[in-house]
Amino acid sequence: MRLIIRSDYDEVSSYVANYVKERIKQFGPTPERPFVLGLPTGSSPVGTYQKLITLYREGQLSFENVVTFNMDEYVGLPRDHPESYHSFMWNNLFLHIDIKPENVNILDGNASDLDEECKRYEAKIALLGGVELFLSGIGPDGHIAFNEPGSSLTSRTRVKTLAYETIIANTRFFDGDVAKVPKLALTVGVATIMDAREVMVIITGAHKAIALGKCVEEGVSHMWTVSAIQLHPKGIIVCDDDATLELHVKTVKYFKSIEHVHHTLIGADNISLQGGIKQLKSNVTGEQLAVHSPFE
Ligand SMILES: N[C@@H]1[C@@H](O)[C@H](O)[C@@H](COP(=O)(O)O)O[C@@H]1O
Repeated sequence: MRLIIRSDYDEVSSYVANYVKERIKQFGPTPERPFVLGLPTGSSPVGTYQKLITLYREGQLSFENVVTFNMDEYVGLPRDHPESYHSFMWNNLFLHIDIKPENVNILDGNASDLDEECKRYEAKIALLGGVELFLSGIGPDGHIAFNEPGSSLTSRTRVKTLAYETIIANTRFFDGDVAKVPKLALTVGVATIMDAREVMVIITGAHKAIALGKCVEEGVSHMWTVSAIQLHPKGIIVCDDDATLELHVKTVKYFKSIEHVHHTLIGADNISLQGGIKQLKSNVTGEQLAVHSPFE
């Protein structure tokens, strides 16, 4: 697993947006072979979405052959409610890029048969060959999508009862009135996310520091469902300095040093070379590095 640490939310957003851009460009999507992208809602990805919109407007990125699957949706909230995840995604991203509406997939929290809707969603992901890159945020209790503490790490898309803490946290979007907050949601499972060929989790802010610590320094646990990323062959967490508050100093230095070495090897930036790294550089070809990232 890689841990990328940036100084603040803005830098995290830039990193993630550029990463998404590079992955889509490397993939070279076509109508027959689209890039399948998993997407989250919440405040964590908003900056990333703004930067993706900028990249699109600058002509650096097209979503024409990108198919998206969102992580979750409230049950029973009208689709056009300002707080539905459907509204969130259209207002914050889809309305501002060249994605085809038929390529947007968001769970229908008003489906007459919710279990069937969840099965249909899983089947459609499979039909498209699986998700290439799943972006995610987390809740302060380490939940990923709406996989609250105690969720099975082998879970698939299903109906979930929201944890009381999540309901309270969401009152900020519903006039501070807990009665207005939906208590059920449809969500992709932990395993649905971990099936993606790559998973990138955005973790920012001091209120997520305990969850980041649990995820990076402790074992895989259903009580911190994001920790399942430890078992993923290509898992990347992108966090800001504030989120590292509960990490050991040596953990932060360790991950920063790995990134430093990697950047030096691939010549990705101008970080000054140390003797040992120079030596290493001379022994490794660019091709080897491209295939064997030291982070994985
Ligand atoms: N279902 C969403 C999650 O997918 C999201 O990660 C979380 C954190 O939101 P924020 O990024 O606003 O902290 O909120 C909700 O619970």
